[in-house]
Amino acid sequence: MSIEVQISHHFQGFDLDVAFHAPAGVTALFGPSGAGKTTIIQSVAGLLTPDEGQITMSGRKVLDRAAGINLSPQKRNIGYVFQEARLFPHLSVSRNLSYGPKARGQAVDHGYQEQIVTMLGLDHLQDRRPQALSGGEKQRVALARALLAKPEVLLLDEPLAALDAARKEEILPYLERLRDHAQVPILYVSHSVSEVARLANHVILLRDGKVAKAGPVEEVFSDTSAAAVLGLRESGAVLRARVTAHHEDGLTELSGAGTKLHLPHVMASVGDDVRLRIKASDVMLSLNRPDGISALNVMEARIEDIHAGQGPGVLVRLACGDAHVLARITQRSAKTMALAKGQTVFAIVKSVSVAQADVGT
Ligand SMILES: Nc1ncnc2c1ncn2[C@@H]1O[C@H](COP(=O)(O)OP(=O)(O)OP(=O)(O)O)[C@@H](O)[C@H]1O
Repeated sequence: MSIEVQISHHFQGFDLDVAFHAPAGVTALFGPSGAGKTTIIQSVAGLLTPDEGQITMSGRKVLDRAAGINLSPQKRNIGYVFQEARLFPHLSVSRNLSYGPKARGQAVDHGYQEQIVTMLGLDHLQDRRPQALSGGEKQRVALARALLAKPEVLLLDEPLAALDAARKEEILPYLERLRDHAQVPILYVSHSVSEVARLANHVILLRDGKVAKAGPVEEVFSDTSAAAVLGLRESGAVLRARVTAHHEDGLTELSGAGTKLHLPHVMASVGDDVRLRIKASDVMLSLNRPDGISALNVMEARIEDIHAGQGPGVLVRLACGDAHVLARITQRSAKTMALAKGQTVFAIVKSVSVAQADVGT
């Protein structure tokens, strides 16, 4: 399943003009307030009719302005999860889940329901009413309810925005499972760089109603010019690594970025592949392989790009093995070190600077 979007729309003072493709998995729509994320989501859902364009879901045209096709929201078969779960307060979890199919006059597919309930860890919550659930649990029920309609596309509009950090952390592994097993394109709107880094397969960076950059998360997050949209403080690369050992001193050893990495305990088994986000501001550069330092991660790297902004900093894009890492250093250091494209340097990352929330599957 996949979705193709090519739409333009005019509001007074704002022009949206975007085209993108979203395959199964999570495609994040990311951009500052007013960039056009909601306008896109609403156009896909059929709640807003864009002035021009086409939207195709798994080969089925749900919108084609030139051909006069504009399917109603009901006919588009879309799952929509908002910031608030919007569950029926007087019904138990299991009745909230079976309500949709019953209201549509469909038989409840018990096998499928069980599969979804297990995937989202709802087995033990079936008899509870929504007021006895945490915010994260409510969102898991909302996700299950949306999936039970067997949607062709799932729209998640800031689904974690109303949750505190602990509840967010609790629900992220379920969203990772959903991403990897649901076989459905998920358009995910979020303002959180860490959430996008953790969940997205693809990222569409939006700015002023246009696509500023689009591609696989590793590519977009390691692009120095994308940092302005992501925010300099938050910018940093996403890379893949494989867990190779858990040590008794609490560190996990991984193989990635062309070397061995050590991080605080990673919740994954030996042999598992994980993704990590390393913030650009946590990376230090050295011209020589450092010796006698406390930082445990030293990656040999080739400079691919040096991007100066308006402030005193520069972003340096590095190739480390088959991964990319970004380093944010001062222009002064870049000048003193005479950094140049193609040069070999060593990127240094403290183990403890990579938070557990920045490591996912
Ligand atoms: N119904 C409307 N009438 C007029 N202008 C609108 C309407 N809806 C949105 N806009 C404008 O279109 C632009 C894009 O809005 P949109 O809500 O799509 O952005 P967004 O990226 O979702 O923002 P946010 O992150 O704040 O939700 C904004 O300038 C907004 O003011």
